[in-house]
Amino acid sequence: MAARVIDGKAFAATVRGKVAEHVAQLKAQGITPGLAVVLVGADPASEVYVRSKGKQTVEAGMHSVEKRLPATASEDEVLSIIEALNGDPDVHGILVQLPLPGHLDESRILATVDPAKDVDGFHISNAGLLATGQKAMVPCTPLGSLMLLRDLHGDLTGMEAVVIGRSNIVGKPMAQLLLRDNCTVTIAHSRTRDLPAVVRRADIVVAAVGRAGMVSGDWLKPGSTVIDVGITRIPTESGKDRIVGDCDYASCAEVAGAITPVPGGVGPMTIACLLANTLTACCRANGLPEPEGLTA
Ligand SMILES: Nc1nc(=O)c2c([nH]1)NC[C@@H]1CN(c3ccc(C(=O)N[C@@H](CCC(=O)O)C(=O)O)cc3)C=[N+]21
Repeated sequence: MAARVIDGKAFAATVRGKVAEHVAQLKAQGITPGLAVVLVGADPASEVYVRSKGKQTVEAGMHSVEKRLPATASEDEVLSIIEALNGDPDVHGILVQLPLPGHLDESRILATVDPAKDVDGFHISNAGLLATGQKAMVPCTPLGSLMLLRDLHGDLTGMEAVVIGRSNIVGKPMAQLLLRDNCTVTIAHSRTRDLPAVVRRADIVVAAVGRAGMVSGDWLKPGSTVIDVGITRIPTESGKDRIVGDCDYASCAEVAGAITPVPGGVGPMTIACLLANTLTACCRANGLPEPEGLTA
């Protein structure tokens, strides 16, 4: 039987609608949530994301700030921009677009973002808060993936989840969130022995390795739910890139019970959750109750 296709694009639009409603209420009280995006260099893919982030921020009624620096910017220049944003009361969320040019120390830069404004959830104090079950800013891609899973399954208690990939921005926080929702969690990675056998145990598979089409349908337990976080750009003859996920969609969709497509799955949820996190940060900064259903 063919898998149900999880419509992340539609779900993301619903999330953005909820965010916009909350923002309208805040604005009636004289509070406008603000998001600042820092972009160093001119990576074409980053340009695309930053543009759509800015557009969706404004559409949600929020204040949008873009700070662009040349690829040659020094670490001190980047740090002083972040420090200025930390001190700006109109900015509730700060995102430093990754990847950064190689000469910059990514961990030092991410550590400079005020944890309360860290809407990416990349600061070590947010990672630590999440890992210890406390109130954190949660990375957007895992948060969006969790929202899709909760929408599909309701309670995730007792489910076997296999996260493929151990990055700090997706794999590890995803595993923490699934654990918090009472899944039995395995983190698999490039050194995992017999990966297909590990994946075959899973009720939930989250593929976040960045290897196009790696997960094939015969790795899956029939009826399982597949969340495909991968985005690999493949050049086509027309000159326009095509994006593909970490799962071989055709074969996975024959075996899975539900699957996120690429594009139109996790990607749009990532940006929707960035807006949700900015709203959450703004509510916390103003001592207001947090928006329901938009946090982990
Ligand atoms: N500090 C930081 N935070 C990020 O969250 C961050 C980042 N850096 N660097 C780059 C990655 C990538 N990323 C995506 C966001 C949306 C889509 C998205 O909306 N994708 C659409 C299609 C886009 C297309 O067609 O190119 C989709 O999957 O349907 C994809 C990828 C956020 N990132």
